[in-house]
Amino acid sequence: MDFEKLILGIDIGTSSVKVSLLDSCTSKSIYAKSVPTISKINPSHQKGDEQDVVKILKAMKQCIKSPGKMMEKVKAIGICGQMHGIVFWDEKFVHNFWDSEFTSKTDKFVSNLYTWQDARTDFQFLAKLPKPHSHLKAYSGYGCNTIFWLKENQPEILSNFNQCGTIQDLIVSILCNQGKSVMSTHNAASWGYFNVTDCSWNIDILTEANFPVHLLPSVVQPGINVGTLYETLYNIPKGAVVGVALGDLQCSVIATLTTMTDAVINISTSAQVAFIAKEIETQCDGVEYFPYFENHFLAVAASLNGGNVLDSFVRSVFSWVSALGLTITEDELWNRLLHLSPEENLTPLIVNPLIFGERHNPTTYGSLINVTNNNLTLSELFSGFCKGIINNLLKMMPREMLLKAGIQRIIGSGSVINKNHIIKTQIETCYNLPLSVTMSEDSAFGAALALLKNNPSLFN
Ligand SMILES: Nc1ncnc2c1ncn2[C@@H]1O[C@H](COP(=O)(O)OP(=O)(O)O)[C@@H](O)[C@H]1O
Ligand SMILES: O=C(CO)[C@@H](O)[C@H](O)[C@H](O)[C@H](O)COP(=O)(O)O
Repeated sequence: MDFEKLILGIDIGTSSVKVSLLDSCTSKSIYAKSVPTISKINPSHQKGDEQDVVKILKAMKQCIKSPGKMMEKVKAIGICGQMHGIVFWDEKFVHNFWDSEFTSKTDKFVSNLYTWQDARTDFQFLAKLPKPHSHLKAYSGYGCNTIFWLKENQPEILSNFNQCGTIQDLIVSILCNQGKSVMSTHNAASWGYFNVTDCSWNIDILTEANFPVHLLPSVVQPGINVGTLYETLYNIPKGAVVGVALGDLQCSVIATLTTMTDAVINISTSAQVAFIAKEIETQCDGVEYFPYFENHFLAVAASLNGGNVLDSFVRSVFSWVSALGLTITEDELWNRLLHLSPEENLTPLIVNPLIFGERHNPTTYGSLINVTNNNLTLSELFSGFCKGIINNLLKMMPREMLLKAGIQRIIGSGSVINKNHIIKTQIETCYNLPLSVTMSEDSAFGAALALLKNNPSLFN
């Protein structure tokens, strides 16, 4: 089939990069690909969580290389990715991307990515920080808090670089060969100390606390285009329009939601349940209102415990198997766990899977309840972790809250729901609402769709 005008959507996830190609005539996805980043590195702090930026960029290159000649039809690029995290760079890093391949010299011009899972700003540290002037609190793993910590503990990171942003903001800068960082309200709100109502950083509060405000990116509304592709890249023509980077959460919702009476549960490395709200309601623990599109908000319960919990469980089993002198590949192990017999339905075993704590309750971790002499089986443990992830989401955003907001259906998105039947069934059981499951590259598709919706004239 011959396509006239395509939009490339890119999602920089915590575990993988995904791309989607959207046909602007039909608004349908015609191509999708996902490449694992394998970018986790030993953090400089024991509670830290850092990723190698060059590895993420290499995974992205691999993803956008794969469609080949089809990319010649790309007119615009929409980008989204993991929120809250922060990376620092020097403008030379952006220009170097176009001049040469990555070298050890390139590495000096970019920091690691301090991700949303970074917990170095613990309870005691956060207690010392000023209160933000915003309806949103600032938690551990949020960009501004990470800057506060670095200023006190590793000030050289702040003096070595002159720009910062989320990883998706860096990618926009690179594609446009534009040194200065520009950010959308989606990502600014995810850093803390940002007032969504007047679209500004809490400059006074931050200055008073000796925060390096000169580093803060300028902020624009989602849907604004920040530049064009600097050079032809893997068949994508030079001059393709590049939109400001968006949050992966908002993109997973725009990709899948068809009416205001739908809610979305997205589970990939993390897990969230969200619905669109016209205004900010009184907030309860665990539910926050993040900016969406067109002055709307997303009411969201974002859990730090999603697919990462299952990943940790699989890694533990993998290490037990190796310790016993046996061998199995990780893929085979996943496959076996997902196909274990479901006799565990009547088990009294309850798994509380909060191994990463929660933002609203950071010092409480996971536990097992009702362990008996015959229920510590692999099947019961694995399905217990799966079910526990959904039970936790239900606690954070109860069914009654969805019903009160007029929600009639749940859309399930993210690779974990797609692959995991135990999780699918548990969503249906817990929320007792119809569940419709979509493709897993939905955030990448959403980034492309948002660009199409905001720029109809580009595609006439
Ligand atoms: N072989 C596998 N089979 C099923 N699920 C897997 C497998 N490998 C990883 N996963 C799950 O997928 C999650 C990562 O999903 P992914 O869509 O790549 O994340 P992200 O969007 O955050 O980058 C992991 O945390 C893990 O729970
Ligand atoms: O933490 C929140 C919102 O507060 C998440 O919803 C947000 O989407 C973050 O980007 C995710 O935690 C990372 O996304 P993913 O890699 O798990 O897909």
